[in-house]
Formats: sequence, C-alpha cells, structure tokens
Amino acid sequence: MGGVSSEPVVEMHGVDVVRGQSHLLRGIDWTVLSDQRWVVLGPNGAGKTTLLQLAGAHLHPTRGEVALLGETLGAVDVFELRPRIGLTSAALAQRLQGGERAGDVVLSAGYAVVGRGRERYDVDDLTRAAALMHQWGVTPMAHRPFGTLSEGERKRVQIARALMPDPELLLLDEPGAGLDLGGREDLVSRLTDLARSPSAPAQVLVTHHVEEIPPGYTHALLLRDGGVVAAGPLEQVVGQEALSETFGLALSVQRSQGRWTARRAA
Ligand SMILES: Nc1ncnc2c1ncn2[C@@H]1O[C@H](COP(=O)(O)OP(=O)(O)OP(=O)(O)O)[C@@H](O)[C@H]1O
Repeated sequence: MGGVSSEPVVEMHGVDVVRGQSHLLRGIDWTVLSDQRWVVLGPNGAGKTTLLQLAGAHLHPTRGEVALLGETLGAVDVFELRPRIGLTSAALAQRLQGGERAGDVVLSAGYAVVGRGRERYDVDDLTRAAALMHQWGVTPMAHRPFGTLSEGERKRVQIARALMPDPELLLLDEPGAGLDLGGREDLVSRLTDLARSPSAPAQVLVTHHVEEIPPGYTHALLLRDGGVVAAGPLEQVVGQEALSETFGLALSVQRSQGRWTARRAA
C-alpha cells in the first residue's frame, strides 16, 4: 500500500491539546510523507504519546487541524480511518488477552477484534499472518498463549498484528521499552529492514533513547513540554544542541555506522 508515492499521511497545523490548565501539546506543525520514517524523541511527559494518539485518530485536537491519510479529523468517521493506521502501544497491549494464541493475536487484527471469535479467515489472511510472523521472528511461538511470551516476543507479535491490515501508516509507541540488550538489537534490526522497504507504510517511532533509532529512519521530531524543539531530517535534528535542549541536560551525541549514542557531556 503506502510508501511508493510521496503523499502526506499526517498533517498537523497549529495543533494544541489542552486538558484543564495543562497544555499537553502546543502549536504543533508537522507533516509526515508516505515515504518518510520519523522518530519522535523527548523526555517523560513531553507529549509523545498524546501526539501519537492524534496521529492514530484516537484523539481530537483542542485547537488546530489534523489531517490523516488526506482526511481531516472532525470531518471523517474515525472508525473508517483507524483500520488504515497500525498502532502499537503499552495501553493497546494490555487489552490483548493473555490466553489468546500468539498466532490468533496477529490473525484477528484484520477484523479489529481482540481475540479470535466467530470471524472467518480466508487463505490470504492465513498466508499474510504466517509471513508476518516469520518476518518478525515469532513463528515458533504461534501456538503459545500471548501472555506466556517474553516482553521482546510480545513486542514483535504486536508489530506483526499492527501490520496485518496492510496499513498506510504505522505508529510505534516505545516498542523498545522493557527489552534487554539482545531484544533491543533484534528489534532495531527488524525495524531497519522495515524502514528500508520501499513498499512499507510510513512509520513513526516514539522513543526516549537515540540508541533505538533504526538505520533507515529519515526524520526526527524533538518534543519538550508539549512543544516542538526541532523537526526535520535526522542528521540535521539529532545533534548535541537540540538534544540537550530537549532533555534539559548537556549531552554529548555521537553517530557511528548508522547508530546513535548520547551521554551526559563531560
Ligand atoms: N487527561 C489528562 N489530563 C491532564 N494531563 C494529562 C492528561 N493526559 C496526559 N496528561 C499529561 O500530559 C503530559 C504529556 O503526556 P504524554 O503521555 O503525551 O507524554 P509522553 O511524552 O508520552 O511521556 P512518557 O515518555 O512518560 O510516556 C504528561 O505530563 C501527562 O501527565
């Protein structure tokens, strides 16, 4: 689906999200094109999850305009829009039933149901689910209950599930959280393959850690206190100055063989 031509998949203009006295997001202007892969970086509470909720059509802005896949929020049925957008997050993972077989967690995604019920699957569904499970390294766990998988295996099952309906936009909210070093490196390398695939959907990855930026990602948006510190091509944005401002401490930032590291400046 997405990824071949370069069209806007996310467009935000002057977006505020306000709850009571709190500005969760303020003055956001952001465009994601179908062939781009964005990382959203920022400290705890910066507004990253709120931004992803907007991009997933799970939240409306208080002010400003959000258009997703060419449809303006407020003027479109979000239940028609959401199946075109793949989303993984800790909140969605909690809603999956631990007793459900991992293979069914992936397979049932196309029907936007949690758990395998009365719906019928055709050969194409089964073939696609099997291919995605292979791609994300979870074929050996297909028959295991989802709740018995390791954190890393569960993360990969969730991504396979999000990709099952062939979305035009894939949103990943902290997929590296809770993974050990091997799990993180495995995830980064699979995300790199996805990022580099021209037929893959547009991708937005939220993280706290520059170490989790997969090679192949093209752009970065840095958020602090609900506002954009910097946004644009990765090499221009992920630097000492902007990252230090974003995280509120002096950082030394390095890039080697396509991977980034950051530490407190000496
Ligand atoms: N309904 C709400 N009412 C008031 N404040 C809220 C509400 N929802 C979220 N917040 C606050 O808005 C801020 C942004 O939250 P958000 O979850 O988007 O941040 P985040 O960057 O994803 O943080 P983290 O990295 O910790 O997950 C936080 O300070 C949070 O406490």
